[in-house]
Amino acid sequence: MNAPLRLVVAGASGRMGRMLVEAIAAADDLVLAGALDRADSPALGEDAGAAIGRPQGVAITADLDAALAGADVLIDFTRPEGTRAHLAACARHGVKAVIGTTGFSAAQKAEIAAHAERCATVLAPNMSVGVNVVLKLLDVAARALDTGYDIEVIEAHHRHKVDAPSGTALQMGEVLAAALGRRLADCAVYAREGHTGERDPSTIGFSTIRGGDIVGDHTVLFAGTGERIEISHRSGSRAGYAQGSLRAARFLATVSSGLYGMDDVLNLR
Ligand SMILES: NC(=O)C1=CN([C@@H]2O[C@H](COP(=O)(O)OP(=O)(O)OC[C@H]3O[C@@H](n4cnc5c(N)ncnc54)[C@H](OP(=O)(O)O)[C@@H]3O)[C@@H](O)[C@H]2O)C=CC1
Ligand SMILES: O=C(O)C1=N[C@H](C(=O)O)C[C@H](O)C1
Repeated sequence: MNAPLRLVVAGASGRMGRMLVEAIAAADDLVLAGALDRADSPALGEDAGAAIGRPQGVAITADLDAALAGADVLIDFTRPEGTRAHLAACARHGVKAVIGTTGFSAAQKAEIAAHAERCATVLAPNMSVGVNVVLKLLDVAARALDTGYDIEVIEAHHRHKVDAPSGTALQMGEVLAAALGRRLADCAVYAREGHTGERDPSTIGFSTIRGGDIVGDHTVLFAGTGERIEISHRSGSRAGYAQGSLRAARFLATVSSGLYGMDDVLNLR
């Protein structure tokens, strides 16, 4: 049997971090080698499993070099500025990375791509199998409904989410625009207010809802004349994101460099 993959979770006390610590503890082929949080986090020094009632013998730290020494893969669910610092440390230690964080600028995405040329990285705004299958369905639907259908992406998330539209909604927009031979930057409409004029049929609209504890809902509406098609995904828990992240970490064990998406991990290309 191979030695277990040594994983470090960044953002260990966050919503996704806690879910990942739990999922790693339940997997025979993985071990939690480190748990990172911000230098001012009240969770520093606590056992990474304390919040889920399953101590792991790994204390949460802000010391990137200590946490990453000897690790195989970092799993990052933090904020873009945190991810940048974590990747710099990954480069020093030759540690591969699974990045679930969203809200990157185009320049930050380019930095991640450059990093991945040396150190294999999976970057995906949504790790769930279901959403990644939906992305394939959207490609098929957009090609078939390329005229006469107005396309709107509607997403809903919990009140704590800080970026909008969600990374998933933006990736859906990219898939739809590519299928239609458009550039999302040229055709996206992110807000409407006041006298907007009639809808331009070449646009892709986005609507964002924030409230309560909604884990993550995404719907793409193709509105035609006399009919509407809706393709929806709803997450009822964060477990699917965690399991997808672990699949991405196992995938990284098979490659040495390059930037990958969940379509590579799930063999959906
Ligand atoms: N790809 C996917 O499948 C999914 C992606 N996400 C994305 O993952 C990210 C995290 O989501 P979620 O777990 O809900 O968020 P939380 O706010 O619950 O957790 C974020 C964690 O990262 C820490 N953190 C924040 N800023 C930094 C920083 N600059 N450096 C280091 N650590 C930092 C936080 O610490 P503190 O609390 O002290 O600020 C916290 O521990 C978001 O971008 C979200 O959109 C979420 C779910 C699924
Ligand atoms: O912040 C979240 O919670 C989520 N973020 C990701 C996104 O921005 O798409 C994935 C999922 O929808 C949950």
